[in-house]
Amino acid sequence: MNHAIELKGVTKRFGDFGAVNGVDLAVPQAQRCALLGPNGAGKTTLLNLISGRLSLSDGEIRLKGHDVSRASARRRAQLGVGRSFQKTNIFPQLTLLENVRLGVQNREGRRNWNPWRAADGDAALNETAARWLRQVNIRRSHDARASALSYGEQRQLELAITLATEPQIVLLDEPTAGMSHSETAVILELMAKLLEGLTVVIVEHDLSVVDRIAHRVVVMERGGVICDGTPAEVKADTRVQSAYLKGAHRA
Ligand SMILES: Nc1ncnc2c1ncn2[C@@H]1O[C@H](COP(=O)(O)OP(=O)(O)OP(=O)(O)O)[C@@H](O)[C@H]1O
Repeated sequence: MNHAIELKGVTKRFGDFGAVNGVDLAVPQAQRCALLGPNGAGKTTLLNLISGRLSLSDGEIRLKGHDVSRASARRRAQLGVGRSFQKTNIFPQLTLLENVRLGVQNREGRRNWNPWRAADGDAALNETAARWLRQVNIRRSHDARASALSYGEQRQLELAITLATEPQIVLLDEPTAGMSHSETAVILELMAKLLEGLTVVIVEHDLSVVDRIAHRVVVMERGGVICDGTPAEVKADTRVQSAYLKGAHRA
């Protein structure tokens, strides 16, 4: 069986320092997998290796059965990888619609969009972008600048941009970081609905988010995997309790 994501001996060294050390991980299609672990465990580095933002020092990465170990981030996006970042990654000076259009255009580019249909394409592009804005429930004029949004709304916008690329594999880096309790509740409901059926790897410190979103939890420490199981199994694991849960905090 081809897994959506398959990592074998995945290793990233920065100089002499091993940030990720020989990680093996297979994520079946449509599974939502949370990466947990203390600061510096290697979670973001692992996401960057999967997306192609960082190159491997050693090991192999397959996406939907394709060996992408040395493939560019662009090639991986073509295979359906979409990602969001730890720090909000929107264009503050552009309108909400323009921001999401970038995601839609990215998807169209992958599908060999025909520039000769640009006029029609433009209206369709706007309609698709507007649909994604409605999906993430941002109750603002689509012509408002992104900079006018609250922090929570900016993260909703970022989710819309990511999902507008229609990814099959979604990599999310702390989507609720810095959010208030009520903002977290909003994005959580959205994610539970919009990530249905997609393969997801999500770095998340907040256990309530993990419980709501993840089928599976992989705990990392010092670049390696120390526990892998359902959220209940992982919470009951004594190694996880001493390595992580005692010191767990929001980044
Ligand atoms: N470009 C880099 N150059 C050198 N060291 C790096 C680089 N990127 C990450 N590291 C180091 O690799 C280790 C893992 O970092 P990473 O950001 O992946 O951890 P993390 O588990 O995501 O932590 P956090 O929860 O704080 O985001 C850290 O010690 C970090 O300082």
